[in-house]
Amino acid sequence: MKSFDYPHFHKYLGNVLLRDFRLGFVLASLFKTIQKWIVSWNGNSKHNERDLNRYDTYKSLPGPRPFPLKLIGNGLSFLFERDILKAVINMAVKYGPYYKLIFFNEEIVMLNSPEAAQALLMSSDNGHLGKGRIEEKIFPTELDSMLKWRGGEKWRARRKMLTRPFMYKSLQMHFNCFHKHCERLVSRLENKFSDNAATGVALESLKQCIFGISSETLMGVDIENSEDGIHFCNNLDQIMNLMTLRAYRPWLLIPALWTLSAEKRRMKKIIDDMKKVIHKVMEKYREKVSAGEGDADELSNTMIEVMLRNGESEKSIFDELAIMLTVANESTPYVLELALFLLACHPEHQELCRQEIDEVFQDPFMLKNGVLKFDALKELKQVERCIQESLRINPIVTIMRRLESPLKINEELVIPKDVSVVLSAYVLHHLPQYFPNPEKFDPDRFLPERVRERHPYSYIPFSGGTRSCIGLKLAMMELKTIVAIVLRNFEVGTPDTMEELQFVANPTTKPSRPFRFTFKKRDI
Ligand code: HEM
Repeated sequence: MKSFDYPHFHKYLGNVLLRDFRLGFVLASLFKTIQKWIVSWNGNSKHNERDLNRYDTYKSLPGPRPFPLKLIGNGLSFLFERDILKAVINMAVKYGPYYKLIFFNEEIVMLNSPEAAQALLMSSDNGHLGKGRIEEKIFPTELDSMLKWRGGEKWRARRKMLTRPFMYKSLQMHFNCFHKHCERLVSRLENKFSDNAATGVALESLKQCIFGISSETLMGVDIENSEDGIHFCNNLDQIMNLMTLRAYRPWLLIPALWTLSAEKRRMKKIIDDMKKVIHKVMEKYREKVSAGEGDADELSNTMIEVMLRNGESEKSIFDELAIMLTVANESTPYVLELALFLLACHPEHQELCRQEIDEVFQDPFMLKNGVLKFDALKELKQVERCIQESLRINPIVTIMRRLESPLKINEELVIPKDVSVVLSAYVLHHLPQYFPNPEKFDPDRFLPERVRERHPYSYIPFSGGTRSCIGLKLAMMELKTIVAIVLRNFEVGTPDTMEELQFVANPTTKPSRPFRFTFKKRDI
Protein backbone atom coordinates (compact mmCIF):
# COMPACT_ATOMS: atom_id res chain seq x y z
CA MET A 1 0.00 0.00 0.00
CA LYS A 2 1.37 3.34 -1.00
CA SER A 3 2.17 5.52 2.00
CA PHE A 4 0.67 9.00 2.20
CA ASP A 5 3.17 11.38 0.61
CA TYR A 6 2.46 14.90 1.85
CA PRO A 7 4.58 16.93 -0.68
CA HIS A 8 3.13 14.83 -3.54
CA PHE A 9 -0.40 15.44 -2.34
CA HIS A 10 0.35 19.13 -2.18
CA LYS A 11 1.47 19.05 -5.80
CA TYR A 12 -1.56 16.93 -6.76
CA LEU A 13 -3.90 19.38 -5.06
CA GLY A 14 -2.20 22.28 -6.81
CA ASN A 15 -2.69 20.54 -10.17
CA VAL A 16 -6.34 19.74 -9.49
CA LEU A 17 -7.07 23.31 -8.43
CA LEU A 18 -5.28 24.68 -11.45
CA ARG A 19 -7.08 22.26 -13.76
CA ASP A 20 -10.46 22.89 -12.13
CA PHE A 21 -9.85 26.58 -12.23
CA ARG A 22 -9.15 26.29 -15.94
CA LEU A 23 -12.16 24.00 -16.29
CA GLY A 24 -14.29 26.51 -14.38
CA PHE A 25 -13.01 29.29 -16.60
CA VAL A 26 -13.73 27.27 -19.75
CA LEU A 27 -17.23 26.36 -18.49
CA ALA A 28 -18.00 29.98 -17.53
CA SER A 29 -16.91 31.22 -20.97
CA LEU A 30 -18.90 28.47 -22.65
CA PHE A 31 -21.97 29.36 -20.55
CA LYS A 32 -21.70 33.04 -21.47
CA THR A 33 -21.26 32.19 -25.15
CA ILE A 34 -24.35 29.93 -25.04
CA GLN A 35 -26.29 32.64 -23.21
CA LYS A 36 -25.30 35.25 -25.82
CA TRP A 37 -26.07 32.78 -28.59
CA ILE A 38 -29.56 32.09 -27.17
CA VAL A 39 -30.22 35.78 -26.84
CA SER A 40 -29.13 36.61 -30.39
CA TRP A 41 -30.92 33.49 -31.69
CA ASN A 42 -34.13 34.98 -30.27
CA GLY A 43 -33.56 37.97 -32.47
CA ASN A 44 -32.54 40.33 -29.70
CA SER A 45 -29.42 41.88 -31.10
CA LYS A 46 -30.03 45.04 -29.05
CA HIS A 47 -30.36 42.95 -25.95
CA ASN A 48 -26.73 42.51 -24.92
CA GLU A 49 -24.83 41.36 -21.86
CA ARG A 50 -25.52 44.64 -20.09
CA ASP A 51 -29.24 44.11 -20.56
CA LEU A 52 -28.95 40.66 -19.00
CA ASN A 53 -27.60 42.26 -15.86
CA ARG A 54 -30.52 44.68 -15.94
CA TYR A 55 -32.92 41.80 -15.39
CA ASP A 56 -31.71 42.04 -11.80
CA THR A 57 -33.86 45.18 -11.38
CA TYR A 58 -36.79 43.35 -12.97
CA LYS A 59 -36.31 40.36 -10.66
CA SER A 60 -36.34 42.55 -7.58
CA LEU A 61 -39.44 44.56 -8.53
CA PRO A 62 -41.85 44.84 -5.59
CA GLY A 63 -45.44 43.59 -5.57
CA PRO A 64 -48.17 42.07 -3.41
CA ARG A 65 -47.92 38.45 -2.28
CA PRO A 66 -50.18 36.09 -4.25
CA PHE A 67 -53.39 35.52 -2.35
CA PRO A 68 -54.75 32.97 -1.47
CA LEU A 69 -52.88 30.64 -3.88
CA LYS A 70 -50.14 31.23 -6.44
CA LEU A 71 -52.42 29.62 -9.05
CA ILE A 72 -55.01 32.34 -8.50
CA GLY A 73 -52.45 35.00 -7.69
CA ASN A 74 -53.62 38.53 -6.95
CA GLY A 75 -56.50 38.36 -9.43
CA LEU A 76 -59.33 37.89 -6.98
CA SER A 77 -58.21 40.69 -4.70
CA PHE A 78 -58.62 43.05 -7.67
CA LEU A 79 -61.82 41.62 -9.06
CA PHE A 80 -63.69 41.88 -5.79
CA GLU A 81 -62.61 45.43 -5.02
CA ARG A 82 -65.61 47.74 -4.69
CA ASP A 83 -63.81 50.37 -6.73
CA ILE A 84 -61.26 48.75 -9.01
CA LEU A 85 -59.66 52.02 -10.07
CA LYS A 86 -59.06 53.24 -6.53
CA ALA A 87 -57.47 49.84 -5.77
CA VAL A 88 -55.13 50.26 -8.74
CA ILE A 89 -54.11 53.74 -7.53
CA ASN A 90 -53.49 52.46 -3.99
CA MET A 91 -51.22 49.72 -5.37
CA ALA A 92 -49.25 52.29 -7.40
CA VAL A 93 -48.84 54.49 -4.32
CA LYS A 94 -47.67 51.50 -2.29
CA TYR A 95 -45.33 49.82 -4.79
CA GLY A 96 -44.25 52.68 -7.07
CA PRO A 97 -44.22 53.02 -10.86
CA TYR A 98 -43.22 49.43 -11.62
CA TYR A 99 -44.41 46.37 -9.74
CA LYS A 100 -45.25 42.71 -10.29
CA LEU A 101 -48.52 40.86 -9.90
CA ILE A 102 -49.63 37.31 -10.45
CA PHE A 103 -52.95 37.17 -12.25
CA PHE A 104 -54.27 33.61 -12.50
CA ASN A 105 -50.79 32.06 -12.65
CA GLU A 106 -49.56 34.68 -15.10
CA GLU A 107 -46.77 37.07 -14.15
CA ILE A 108 -47.63 40.65 -15.02
CA VAL A 109 -45.58 43.82 -14.69
CA MET A 110 -47.64 46.93 -14.04
CA LEU A 111 -46.22 50.01 -15.78
CA ASN A 112 -47.26 53.31 -14.26
CA SER A 113 -45.03 55.98 -15.75
CA PRO A 114 -45.16 58.09 -18.93
CA GLU A 115 -41.60 56.98 -19.75
CA ALA A 116 -42.74 53.32 -19.72
CA ALA A 117 -45.76 54.27 -21.87
CA GLN A 118 -43.43 55.92 -24.36
CA ALA A 119 -40.99 52.98 -24.38
CA LEU A 120 -43.80 50.48 -25.03
CA LEU A 121 -46.05 52.41 -27.40
CA MET A 122 -43.35 54.07 -29.50
CA SER A 123 -41.36 50.88 -29.96
CA SER A 124 -41.00 49.81 -33.59
CA ASP A 125 -40.22 46.24 -32.50
CA ASN A 126 -42.88 43.75 -33.72
CA GLY A 127 -42.27 41.88 -30.46
CA HIS A 128 -44.00 44.67 -28.54
CA LEU A 129 -47.26 44.57 -30.49
CA GLY A 130 -48.80 41.28 -29.21
CA LYS A 131 -51.99 41.64 -27.15
CA GLY A 132 -52.17 40.53 -23.51
CA ARG A 133 -52.98 36.93 -22.64
CA ILE A 134 -55.72 37.84 -20.17
CA GLU A 135 -57.56 39.82 -22.84
CA GLU A 136 -57.20 36.92 -25.27
CA LYS A 137 -58.49 34.51 -22.65
CA ILE A 138 -61.73 36.35 -21.95
CA PHE A 139 -62.55 37.45 -25.50
CA PRO A 140 -64.67 34.90 -27.42
CA THR A 141 -62.54 32.93 -29.87
CA GLU A 142 -65.45 33.10 -32.32
CA LEU A 143 -64.62 36.80 -32.84
CA ASP A 144 -61.35 36.06 -34.55
CA SER A 145 -60.40 39.54 -35.71
CA MET A 146 -56.98 39.83 -37.32
CA LEU A 147 -56.86 43.53 -36.39
CA LYS A 148 -57.56 42.95 -32.73
CA TRP A 149 -55.61 39.76 -32.04
CA ARG A 150 -52.73 39.32 -34.42
CA GLY A 151 -49.35 40.94 -33.97
CA GLY A 152 -46.42 41.50 -36.33
CA GLU A 153 -46.75 41.71 -40.09
CA LYS A 154 -50.26 40.16 -40.29
CA TRP A 155 -51.58 42.88 -38.03
CA ARG A 156 -49.70 45.61 -39.91
CA ALA A 157 -51.25 44.54 -43.25
CA ARG A 158 -54.78 44.41 -41.80
CA ARG A 159 -54.37 47.74 -40.04
CA LYS A 160 -53.17 49.35 -43.28
CA MET A 161 -56.22 48.01 -45.12
CA LEU A 162 -58.69 49.21 -42.48
CA THR A 163 -57.24 52.66 -41.89
CA ARG A 164 -59.12 54.25 -44.79
CA PRO A 165 -62.70 54.08 -43.41
CA PHE A 166 -61.45 55.80 -40.24
CA MET A 167 -59.73 58.75 -41.91
CA TYR A 168 -61.32 62.22 -41.55
CA LYS A 169 -61.92 62.35 -45.30
CA SER A 170 -64.05 59.19 -45.18
CA LEU A 171 -65.79 60.01 -41.91
CA GLN A 172 -66.71 63.45 -43.20
CA MET A 173 -68.72 61.82 -46.00
CA HIS A 174 -70.91 60.10 -43.40
CA PHE A 175 -71.38 63.18 -41.23
CA ASN A 176 -75.03 63.66 -42.33
CA CYS A 177 -75.96 60.40 -40.70
CA PHE A 178 -74.54 61.64 -37.37
CA HIS A 179 -77.20 64.33 -37.29
CA LYS A 180 -80.00 61.92 -38.17
CA HIS A 181 -79.10 59.58 -35.29
CA CYS A 182 -78.74 62.52 -32.87
CA GLU A 183 -82.23 63.73 -33.76
CA ARG A 184 -83.57 60.28 -32.95
CA LEU A 185 -81.75 60.46 -29.61
CA VAL A 186 -83.28 63.86 -28.84
CA SER A 187 -86.80 62.57 -29.52
CA ARG A 188 -86.15 59.44 -27.38
CA LEU A 189 -84.97 61.64 -24.51
CA GLU A 190 -87.95 63.99 -25.00
CA ASN A 191 -90.33 61.03 -24.70
CA LYS A 192 -88.59 59.44 -21.76
CA PHE A 193 -88.10 62.69 -19.84
CA SER A 194 -91.29 64.45 -21.01
CA ASP A 195 -91.98 65.47 -17.43
CA ASN A 196 -89.07 67.90 -16.83
CA ALA A 197 -88.65 66.64 -13.28
CA ALA A 198 -88.44 62.98 -14.37
CA THR A 199 -85.29 61.20 -13.28
CA GLY A 200 -84.04 58.23 -15.23
CA VAL A 201 -81.21 56.33 -16.85
CA ALA A 202 -80.08 57.42 -20.32
CA LEU A 203 -77.39 54.83 -21.07
CA GLU A 204 -79.56 52.65 -23.31
CA SER A 205 -80.59 55.59 -25.51
CA LEU A 206 -76.96 56.76 -25.74
CA LYS A 207 -75.86 53.24 -26.74
CA GLN A 208 -78.52 53.04 -29.43
CA CYS A 209 -77.43 56.37 -30.91
CA ILE A 210 -73.74 55.41 -30.97
CA PHE A 211 -74.56 52.00 -32.43
CA GLY A 212 -76.59 53.74 -35.14
CA ILE A 213 -73.76 56.10 -36.12
CA SER A 214 -70.96 53.51 -35.94
CA SER A 215 -72.87 50.84 -37.86
CA GLU A 216 -74.03 53.20 -40.62
CA THR A 217 -70.54 54.69 -40.97
CA LEU A 218 -68.85 51.29 -41.18
CA MET A 219 -71.51 49.31 -43.08
CA GLY A 220 -73.31 51.98 -45.11
CA VAL A 221 -76.73 50.70 -43.97
CA ASP A 222 -78.98 52.23 -41.31
CA ILE A 223 -80.22 49.48 -38.99
CA GLU A 224 -80.51 51.44 -35.74
CA ASN A 225 -84.30 51.51 -35.59
CA SER A 226 -84.90 48.06 -37.08
CA GLU A 227 -85.50 44.98 -34.95
CA ASP A 228 -82.17 43.64 -36.20
CA GLY A 229 -80.35 46.70 -34.87
CA ILE A 230 -81.92 46.52 -31.42
CA HIS A 231 -81.27 42.77 -31.29
CA PHE A 232 -77.65 43.23 -32.37
CA CYS A 233 -77.12 45.92 -29.73
CA ASN A 234 -78.58 43.66 -26.99
CA ASN A 235 -76.36 40.81 -28.16
CA LEU A 236 -73.27 43.02 -27.85
CA ASP A 237 -74.23 43.74 -24.23
CA GLN A 238 -74.64 40.04 -23.52
CA ILE A 239 -71.19 39.29 -24.97
CA MET A 240 -69.69 41.84 -22.58
CA ASN A 241 -71.50 40.24 -19.65
CA LEU A 242 -70.26 36.78 -20.59
CA MET A 243 -66.70 38.06 -20.96
CA THR A 244 -66.85 39.63 -17.51
CA LEU A 245 -68.31 36.43 -16.09
CA ARG A 246 -65.26 34.52 -17.37
CA ALA A 247 -62.94 36.87 -15.52
CA TYR A 248 -64.94 36.43 -12.30
CA ARG A 249 -65.16 32.63 -12.65
CA PRO A 250 -61.51 31.78 -13.29
CA TRP A 251 -62.22 28.11 -14.01
CA LEU A 252 -63.98 29.29 -17.18
CA LEU A 253 -60.60 30.56 -18.38
CA ILE A 254 -59.48 26.91 -18.70
CA PRO A 255 -60.26 26.14 -22.37
CA ALA A 256 -61.58 22.60 -21.73
CA LEU A 257 -64.00 23.77 -19.01
CA TRP A 258 -65.08 26.75 -21.09
CA THR A 259 -65.81 24.50 -24.09
CA LEU A 260 -68.06 22.30 -21.94
CA SER A 261 -69.83 25.18 -20.19
CA ALA A 262 -73.37 26.48 -20.72
CA GLU A 263 -71.88 29.99 -21.02
CA LYS A 264 -69.84 28.95 -24.06
CA ARG A 265 -73.01 27.57 -25.71
CA ARG A 266 -74.78 30.85 -24.96
CA MET A 267 -71.86 32.82 -26.39
CA LYS A 268 -71.94 30.72 -29.57
CA LYS A 269 -75.69 31.23 -29.96
CA ILE A 270 -75.32 35.00 -29.57
CA ILE A 271 -72.49 35.17 -32.08
CA ASP A 272 -74.42 33.01 -34.59
CA ASP A 273 -77.32 35.43 -34.17
CA MET A 274 -75.05 38.41 -34.81
CA LYS A 275 -73.64 36.71 -37.91
CA LYS A 276 -77.16 36.44 -39.33
CA VAL A 277 -77.65 40.20 -38.87
CA ILE A 278 -74.33 41.02 -40.54
CA HIS A 279 -75.21 38.71 -43.45
CA LYS A 280 -78.53 40.54 -43.81
CA VAL A 281 -76.74 43.90 -43.68
CA MET A 282 -74.29 42.77 -46.36
CA GLU A 283 -77.22 41.62 -48.47
CA LYS A 284 -78.93 45.02 -48.03
CA TYR A 285 -75.64 46.71 -48.83
CA ARG A 286 -75.30 44.78 -52.10
CA GLU A 287 -78.92 45.57 -53.04
CA LYS A 288 -78.29 49.26 -52.33
CA VAL A 289 -75.16 49.27 -54.51
CA SER A 290 -76.77 47.37 -57.40
CA ALA A 291 -79.87 49.63 -57.28
CA GLY A 292 -77.54 52.63 -57.49
CA GLU A 293 -78.94 53.98 -54.21
CA GLY A 294 -76.87 56.03 -51.80
CA ASP A 295 -73.86 58.22 -52.45
CA ALA A 296 -71.21 56.21 -54.35
CA ASP A 297 -68.31 58.04 -52.65
CA GLU A 298 -69.84 57.49 -49.23
CA LEU A 299 -70.29 53.75 -49.86
CA SER A 300 -66.82 53.29 -51.31
CA ASN A 301 -65.31 54.31 -47.97
CA THR A 302 -67.27 51.93 -45.77
CA MET A 303 -65.45 49.06 -44.12
CA ILE A 304 -67.52 46.50 -46.06
CA GLU A 305 -66.55 48.02 -49.41
CA VAL A 306 -62.87 48.39 -48.52
CA MET A 307 -62.68 44.75 -47.46
CA LEU A 308 -64.65 43.48 -50.47
CA ARG A 309 -62.29 45.41 -52.78
CA ASN A 310 -59.36 43.69 -51.10
CA GLY A 311 -60.89 40.27 -51.82
CA GLU A 312 -61.65 39.45 -48.18
CA SER A 313 -64.08 36.61 -47.42
CA GLU A 314 -67.49 37.13 -45.77
CA LYS A 315 -66.16 35.47 -42.62
CA SER A 316 -63.27 37.84 -42.37
CA ILE A 317 -65.57 40.85 -42.97
CA PHE A 318 -67.90 39.58 -40.25
CA ASP A 319 -65.00 39.08 -37.80
CA GLU A 320 -63.71 42.61 -38.25
CA LEU A 321 -67.14 44.28 -38.23
CA ALA A 322 -68.21 42.36 -35.13
CA ILE A 323 -65.06 43.38 -33.27
CA MET A 324 -65.42 47.03 -34.34
CA LEU A 325 -69.02 47.22 -33.18
CA THR A 326 -68.21 45.36 -29.96
CA VAL A 327 -65.33 47.72 -29.11
CA ALA A 328 -67.33 50.81 -30.14
CA ASN A 329 -70.31 49.72 -28.03
CA GLU A 330 -68.06 49.03 -25.06
CA SER A 331 -66.23 52.36 -25.05
CA THR A 332 -67.89 55.47 -26.53
CA PRO A 333 -71.33 55.24 -24.79
CA TYR A 334 -69.67 55.06 -21.36
CA VAL A 335 -67.41 58.02 -22.12
CA LEU A 336 -70.47 59.95 -23.33
CA GLU A 337 -72.49 59.02 -20.24
CA LEU A 338 -69.65 60.09 -17.91
CA ALA A 339 -69.14 63.37 -19.80
CA LEU A 340 -72.85 64.22 -19.48
CA PHE A 341 -72.78 63.25 -15.82
CA LEU A 342 -69.74 65.42 -15.08
CA LEU A 343 -71.37 68.34 -16.91
CA ALA A 344 -74.56 67.75 -14.90
CA CYS A 345 -72.52 67.87 -11.68
CA HIS A 346 -70.74 71.06 -12.83
CA PRO A 347 -73.41 73.43 -14.23
CA GLU A 348 -70.82 76.23 -14.64
CA HIS A 349 -68.92 74.13 -17.21
CA GLN A 350 -72.18 73.02 -18.81
CA GLU A 351 -73.10 76.67 -19.26
CA LEU A 352 -69.71 77.49 -20.85
CA CYS A 353 -70.21 74.62 -23.30
CA ARG A 354 -73.74 75.76 -24.06
CA GLN A 355 -72.62 79.33 -24.84
CA GLU A 356 -70.07 77.93 -27.30
CA ILE A 357 -72.65 75.54 -28.83
CA ASP A 358 -75.30 78.29 -29.18
CA GLU A 359 -72.75 80.54 -30.90
CA VAL A 360 -71.96 77.79 -33.39
CA PHE A 361 -75.67 77.10 -34.06
CA GLN A 362 -76.33 80.82 -34.55
CA ASP A 363 -73.55 81.17 -37.13
CA PRO A 364 -75.00 80.53 -40.64
CA PHE A 365 -71.54 79.50 -41.92
CA MET A 366 -71.52 76.61 -39.45
CA LEU A 367 -74.82 75.13 -40.66
CA LYS A 368 -76.16 73.63 -43.84
CA ASN A 369 -79.96 73.31 -44.04
CA GLY A 370 -80.10 73.85 -40.28
CA VAL A 371 -77.70 70.97 -39.65
CA LEU A 372 -74.19 71.26 -38.16
CA LYS A 373 -71.43 71.23 -40.76
CA PHE A 374 -68.43 68.95 -40.25
CA ASP A 375 -66.16 72.03 -39.92
CA ALA A 376 -68.25 73.31 -37.00
CA LEU A 377 -66.81 70.53 -34.81
CA LYS A 378 -63.45 72.38 -34.77
CA GLU A 379 -65.15 75.33 -33.06
CA LEU A 380 -66.38 73.21 -30.14
CA LYS A 381 -63.20 73.67 -28.11
CA GLN A 382 -64.77 73.88 -24.65
CA VAL A 383 -66.87 70.77 -25.40
CA GLU A 384 -63.74 68.96 -26.54
CA ARG A 385 -61.88 69.87 -23.33
CA CYS A 386 -64.77 68.52 -21.23
CA ILE A 387 -64.69 65.23 -23.17
CA GLN A 388 -60.90 65.02 -22.79
CA GLU A 389 -61.26 65.59 -19.07
CA SER A 390 -63.91 62.82 -18.83
CA LEU A 391 -61.50 60.51 -20.65
CA ARG A 392 -58.81 61.50 -18.16
CA ILE A 393 -61.06 60.69 -15.21
CA ASN A 394 -61.97 57.27 -16.65
CA PRO A 395 -59.96 56.23 -19.71
CA ILE A 396 -62.07 53.02 -20.02
CA VAL A 397 -59.42 50.83 -21.69
CA THR A 398 -56.38 49.28 -20.01
CA ILE A 399 -53.51 48.52 -22.38
CA MET A 400 -52.05 45.02 -22.16
CA ARG A 401 -49.19 43.49 -24.10
CA ARG A 402 -47.38 40.16 -24.12
CA LEU A 403 -43.71 40.83 -24.77
CA GLU A 404 -42.28 38.71 -27.55
CA SER A 405 -38.94 40.46 -27.12
CA PRO A 406 -37.43 42.28 -24.14
CA LEU A 407 -38.57 45.81 -23.45
CA LYS A 408 -36.09 48.39 -22.24
CA ILE A 409 -37.87 50.94 -20.04
CA ASN A 410 -34.76 52.86 -18.97
CA GLU A 411 -31.06 52.31 -18.16
CA GLU A 412 -31.96 50.24 -15.07
CA LEU A 413 -35.01 48.30 -16.10
CA VAL A 414 -35.35 45.77 -18.90
CA ILE A 415 -38.40 43.49 -18.88
CA PRO A 416 -37.65 40.09 -20.40
CA LYS A 417 -39.62 38.48 -23.19
CA ASP A 418 -42.65 36.29 -22.44
CA VAL A 419 -43.75 38.57 -19.61
CA SER A 420 -47.09 40.37 -19.87
CA VAL A 421 -47.20 44.07 -19.14
CA VAL A 422 -50.17 46.24 -18.22
CA LEU A 423 -50.09 49.96 -18.87
CA SER A 424 -52.68 51.69 -16.75
CA ALA A 425 -53.87 54.90 -18.40
CA TYR A 426 -55.97 55.45 -15.29
CA VAL A 427 -52.91 55.63 -13.02
CA LEU A 428 -51.04 57.90 -15.46
CA HIS A 429 -54.07 60.22 -15.67
CA HIS A 430 -54.12 60.52 -11.87
CA LEU A 431 -50.43 61.24 -11.25
CA PRO A 432 -50.52 64.54 -9.31
CA GLN A 433 -47.23 65.74 -10.86
CA TYR A 434 -49.00 65.91 -14.25
CA PHE A 435 -52.60 66.43 -13.12
CA PRO A 436 -52.64 68.31 -9.79
CA ASN A 437 -55.69 67.57 -7.64
CA PRO A 438 -56.52 64.61 -9.93
CA GLU A 439 -60.01 63.95 -8.54
CA LYS A 440 -61.20 67.42 -9.59
CA PHE A 441 -63.10 67.88 -12.87
CA ASP A 442 -61.08 70.65 -14.53
CA PRO A 443 -61.41 70.86 -18.34
CA ASP A 444 -58.84 73.72 -18.38
CA ARG A 445 -56.11 71.09 -17.97
CA PHE A 446 -56.52 70.71 -21.72
CA LEU A 447 -55.85 74.33 -22.65
CA PRO A 448 -53.08 74.20 -25.29
CA GLU A 449 -50.47 75.92 -23.10
CA ARG A 450 -51.07 73.43 -20.27
CA VAL A 451 -50.95 70.43 -22.61
CA ARG A 452 -47.56 71.62 -23.93
CA GLU A 453 -46.11 71.59 -20.39
CA ARG A 454 -46.92 67.91 -19.81
CA HIS A 455 -45.10 64.71 -20.78
CA PRO A 456 -46.77 63.64 -24.07
CA TYR A 457 -47.36 60.14 -22.70
CA SER A 458 -48.98 61.27 -19.44
CA TYR A 459 -52.38 61.26 -21.23
CA ILE A 460 -53.16 58.19 -23.34
CA PRO A 461 -56.92 57.44 -23.45
CA PHE A 462 -56.61 56.11 -27.01
CA SER A 463 -53.17 54.54 -26.40
CA GLY A 464 -50.43 55.82 -28.73
CA GLY A 465 -47.97 54.86 -31.45
CA THR A 466 -48.68 52.34 -34.19
CA ARG A 467 -51.26 50.29 -32.28
CA SER A 468 -53.34 53.17 -30.97
CA CYS A 469 -57.13 53.18 -31.27
CA ILE A 470 -58.18 53.01 -34.92
CA GLY A 471 -61.57 54.52 -33.99
CA LEU A 472 -60.19 57.66 -32.27
CA LYS A 473 -61.46 60.15 -34.85
CA LEU A 474 -64.85 58.47 -35.17
CA ALA A 475 -65.24 58.36 -31.37
CA MET A 476 -64.30 62.03 -30.90
CA MET A 477 -66.62 63.11 -33.73
CA GLU A 478 -69.49 61.12 -32.21
CA LEU A 479 -68.85 62.46 -28.72
CA LYS A 480 -68.58 66.11 -29.77
CA THR A 481 -71.66 65.99 -32.02
CA ILE A 482 -73.85 64.20 -29.47
CA VAL A 483 -72.80 66.40 -26.52
CA ALA A 484 -73.40 69.53 -28.65
CA ILE A 485 -76.87 68.43 -29.80
CA VAL A 486 -77.93 67.19 -26.34
CA LEU A 487 -76.80 70.42 -24.61
CA ARG A 488 -78.40 72.52 -27.36
CA ASN A 489 -81.74 70.80 -26.65
CA PHE A 490 -81.64 70.11 -22.91
CA GLU A 491 -80.40 71.33 -19.57
CA VAL A 492 -78.86 68.21 -18.08
CA GLY A 493 -79.06 67.53 -14.35
CA THR A 494 -78.50 64.58 -12.02
CA PRO A 495 -79.54 63.57 -8.51
CA ASP A 496 -76.28 61.55 -8.21
CA THR A 497 -73.06 63.04 -6.86
CA MET A 498 -69.35 62.80 -7.72
CA GLU A 499 -68.69 61.23 -4.31
CA GLU A 500 -70.83 58.21 -5.27
CA LEU A 501 -68.73 57.57 -8.38
CA GLN A 502 -67.30 54.03 -8.31
CA PHE A 503 -65.81 51.97 -11.12
CA VAL A 504 -65.85 48.24 -11.86
CA ALA A 505 -63.93 46.17 -14.41
CA ASN A 506 -66.63 44.88 -16.76
CA PRO A 507 -64.38 44.11 -18.74
CA THR A 508 -63.50 47.75 -19.49
CA THR A 509 -63.65 50.12 -16.52
CA LYS A 510 -67.06 51.66 -16.21
CA PRO A 511 -69.23 53.16 -13.46
CA SER A 512 -70.65 50.52 -11.10
CA ARG A 513 -74.20 51.51 -12.11
CA PRO A 514 -75.70 53.77 -14.79
CA PHE A 515 -76.10 57.41 -13.77
CA ARG A 516 -79.53 58.96 -13.26
CA PHE A 517 -80.29 62.13 -15.19
CA THR A 518 -82.89 64.81 -15.69
CA PHE A 519 -83.27 66.35 -19.17
CA LYS A 520 -85.11 69.68 -19.14
CA LYS A 521 -86.11 70.80 -22.65
CA ARG A 522 -84.76 74.21 -23.68
CA ASP A 523 -86.67 76.81 -25.70
CA ILE A 524 -84.56 77.24 -28.82
C1 HEM B 1 -63.99 56.95 -26.53
C2 HEM B 1 -63.98 55.79 -27.10
C3 HEM B 1 -62.79 54.90 -27.27
C4 HEM B 1 -61.71 54.72 -26.46
C5 HEM B 1 -61.42 55.40 -25.13
C6 HEM B 1 -60.86 53.74 -27.10
C7 HEM B 1 -59.63 53.34 -26.61
C8 HEM B 1 -58.81 52.42 -27.22
C9 HEM B 1 -57.51 52.03 -26.76
C10 HEM B 1 -56.82 52.56 -25.51
C11 HEM B 1 -57.03 51.10 -27.62
C12 HEM B 1 -55.69 50.38 -27.54
C13 HEM B 1 -55.88 49.08 -26.81
C14 HEM B 1 -54.61 48.31 -26.73
O1 HEM B 1 -53.57 48.75 -27.15
O2 HEM B 1 -54.69 47.20 -26.22
C15 HEM B 1 -58.03 50.89 -28.64
C16 HEM B 1 -57.89 50.01 -29.69
C17 HEM B 1 -58.87 49.79 -30.61
N1 HEM B 1 -60.04 50.51 -30.77
FE1 HEM B 1 -60.69 52.00 -29.59
N2 HEM B 1 -61.44 53.34 -28.26
C18 HEM B 1 -62.62 54.03 -28.42
C19 HEM B 1 -63.50 53.96 -29.49
C20 HEM B 1 -63.37 53.09 -30.54
C21 HEM B 1 -64.29 53.02 -31.67
C22 HEM B 1 -65.50 53.92 -31.88
C23 HEM B 1 -63.84 52.01 -32.48
C24 HEM B 1 -64.37 51.48 -33.79
C25 HEM B 1 -65.49 51.72 -34.31
C26 HEM B 1 -62.64 51.47 -31.86
C27 HEM B 1 -61.92 50.42 -32.36
C28 HEM B 1 -60.73 49.98 -31.84
C29 HEM B 1 -59.98 48.86 -32.38
C30 HEM B 1 -60.39 47.98 -33.55
C31 HEM B 1 -58.81 48.75 -31.62
C32 HEM B 1 -57.67 47.75 -31.84
C33 HEM B 1 -56.72 48.42 -32.82
C34 HEM B 1 -55.49 47.60 -33.13
O3 HEM B 1 -55.14 46.72 -32.35
O4 HEM B 1 -54.88 47.90 -34.16
N3 HEM B 1 -62.38 52.16 -30.70
N4 HEM B 1 -59.11 51.71 -28.39
